[in-house]
Amino acid sequence: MRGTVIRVGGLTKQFVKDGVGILALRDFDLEIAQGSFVTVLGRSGCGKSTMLNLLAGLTTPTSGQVLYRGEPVSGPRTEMGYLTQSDTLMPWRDVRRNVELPLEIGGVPAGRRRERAAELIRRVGLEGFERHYPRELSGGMRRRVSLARMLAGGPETLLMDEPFGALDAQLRGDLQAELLRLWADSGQTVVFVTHDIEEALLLGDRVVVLGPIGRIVLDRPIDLPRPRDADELRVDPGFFALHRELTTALREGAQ
Ligand SMILES: Nc1ncnc2c1ncn2[C@@H]1O[C@H](COP(=O)(O)OP(=O)(O)OP(=O)(O)O)[C@@H](O)[C@H]1O
Repeated sequence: MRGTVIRVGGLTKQFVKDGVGILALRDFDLEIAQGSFVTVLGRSGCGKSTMLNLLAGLTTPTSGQVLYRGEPVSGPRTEMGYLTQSDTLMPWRDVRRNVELPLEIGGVPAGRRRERAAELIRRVGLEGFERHYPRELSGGMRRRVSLARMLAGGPETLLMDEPFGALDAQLRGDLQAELLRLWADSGQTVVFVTHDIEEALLLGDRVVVLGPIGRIVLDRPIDLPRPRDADELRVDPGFFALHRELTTALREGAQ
């Protein structure tokens, strides 16, 4: 049996804005098994990003705790890579040097760094843009640089917040396939937030559906065979049934 890598208990987060409390997450519990690919599905505003920020140690919970391999998370950890919704690329570094950043911090020698960055830049489809600065790229291209940069650090756990939401359908499909290829060989644990049912089913081996303030409406395995091909999946009766179940869960969860 696979061990638990992340354990969340009684997690609550309340923000205060102009003296008014905003409850973003209430009494949230979750366990993530090592090596699993968990997709978290929920409508806008239900607390998905807040939950990821708490897992990543970027926000402090109002109550409850996050354990990573049994240790309380009190700040960012190098074992966890986080692809946030907002752009965190360094504007003064070109694509290659942005991707190399985690390797530089890790003390990887220049030659090896360059090789690794070049491979990842190719994998995210940005070959030829190595010398471009973030301001010279489209929003979708910047997302892909951020993805490559996160992968460069080789974190054992990946937290991803709607990483492909802003991309066109073709590119999104290419990157989903690439992510699955990378994950399959890596043993990495992935927590992937999305509001797209099809994406949740294509990628995950477990889906957690959230309603308002992070209430878990459904938590079930996705027992579709791998490797998964998006075109084949769309005509699979198992996919159909799951799609319907998740649609219902999202609808009921919203009430
Ligand atoms: N820094 C903050 N200050 C005040 N309220 C916040 C803050 N961050 C989030 N919230 C509130 O918490 C709730 C949950 O927000 P969150 O960003 O976690 O949702 P989400 O499910 O990720 O949404 P989306 O899919 O649109 O990104 C919202 O009501 C939001 O307004």
